[in-house]
Amino acid sequence: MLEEEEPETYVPPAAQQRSLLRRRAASFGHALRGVWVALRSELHLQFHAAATVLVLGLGAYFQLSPTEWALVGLSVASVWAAELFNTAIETLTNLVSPGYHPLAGKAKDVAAGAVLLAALGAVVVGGLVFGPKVWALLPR
Ligand SMILES: Nc1ncnc2c1ncn2[C@@H]1O[C@H](COP(=O)(O)OP(=O)(O)OP(=O)(O)O)[C@@H](O)[C@H]1O
Repeated sequence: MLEEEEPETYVPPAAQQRSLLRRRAASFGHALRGVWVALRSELHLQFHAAATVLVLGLGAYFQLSPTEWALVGLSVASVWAAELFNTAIETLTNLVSPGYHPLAGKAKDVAAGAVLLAALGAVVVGGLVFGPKVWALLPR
């Protein structure tokens, strides 16, 4: 015999919207906590944080154009994103494979490779954007 379906409780659209917003706010909080936890435990990220402050300060000093800011911002964000993914993959790998395993090593090496490529891209962008400006300041 078919079970009778329970009638759905009516939730006013405004209340639905509120709970949706609350869930989004909670997800945002979890994401920020992820960045903070990684920042506290990972020396690489602390280095990136210092480098980010330096780059933003240099950008303000040299009054970068909007396009230059966009390039620098994307580069900085891509290094942070790669480093956070790397940390997540390292953490998961340590969880599922605390002992030695070639696949665990491969996962970590590939994740580290992503960070390396993002960092190389950022160095190229940094050199192209800031290089000529710093060069022009050097005494001749
Ligand atoms: N469980 C494992 N099995 C096999 N090889 C591993 C394993 N763990 C680490 N390795 C190898 O050692 C390298 C360094 O791993 P490790 O976990 O120390 O990361 P790391 O790059 O030093 O990062 P961090 O400095 O953030 O800890 C890996 O890239 C991988 O080649």
